[in-house]
Amino acid sequence: MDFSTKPVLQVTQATIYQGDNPVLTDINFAVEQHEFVFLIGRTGSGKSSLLKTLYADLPLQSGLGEIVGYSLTKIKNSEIPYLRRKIGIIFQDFQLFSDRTIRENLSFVLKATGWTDAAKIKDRISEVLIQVGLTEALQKMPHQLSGGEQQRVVIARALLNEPSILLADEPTGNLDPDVADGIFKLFQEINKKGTAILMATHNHELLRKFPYRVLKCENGKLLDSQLHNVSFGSSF
Ligand SMILES: Nc1ncnc2c1ncn2[C@@H]1O[C@H](COP(=O)(O)OP(=O)(O)OP(=O)(O)O)[C@@H](O)[C@H]1O
Repeated sequence: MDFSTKPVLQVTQATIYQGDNPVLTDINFAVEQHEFVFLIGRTGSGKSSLLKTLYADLPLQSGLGEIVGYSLTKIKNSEIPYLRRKIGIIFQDFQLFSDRTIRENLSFVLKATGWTDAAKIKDRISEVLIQVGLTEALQKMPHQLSGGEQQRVVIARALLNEPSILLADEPTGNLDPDVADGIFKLFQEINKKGTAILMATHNHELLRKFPYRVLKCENGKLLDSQLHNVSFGSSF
């Protein structure tokens, strides 16, 4: 993990596009290694488009962006898998392989990202399952786990390669409030250990309870609670 003082993510005068359509224009922000940042905005305001640009699923066509040491304007297609090893990506839909055990789901990712030593693979899988509190899940199939447990496996999978930042798109969206609370606490623990977190959410409760920095997509701009008075009333 990188504990240097350089921001883990820096975006300068960037415009985020979906095809030819600008979704967010002239956005500027940086995220430091220790930070936990909420990303909010009404449906269709550009949260997912911004996150997709940050993990190079959408090209950065205008402005500058640097994340975990990679330039989003200069990155080559062949480098994108390496970028994604240093970023943990978590979506609302769990996207585990339904026909493989939890161990197989996790070892698949490690092998696909260059791990070859069977003992090290076994150890790393144990470590991440301990971290998310799911040691007993190793041999289970995804359908044998609850929604909250499956989301914990997804978080474990995102942690496998010790990312510098987690990008999470509505990670608690499909979960009961109690279960969502547990998942949120897990994100806080991960953050306390030194991983930056940028989390898109519609969850008002979280925003009220936890006074983390907020980035808000609004009218094609990105407002930053460090610089602006950002409202998160009932209509975001
Ligand atoms: N694959 C796509 N192709 C073209 N336009 C898209 C695509 N995905 C999203 N858009 C458009 O880009 C804009 C921003 O959408 P985006 O999904 O980033 O919003 P969001 O804030 O994440 O919304 P939500 O809260 O509903 O997830 C919307 O106008 C949307 O219609």
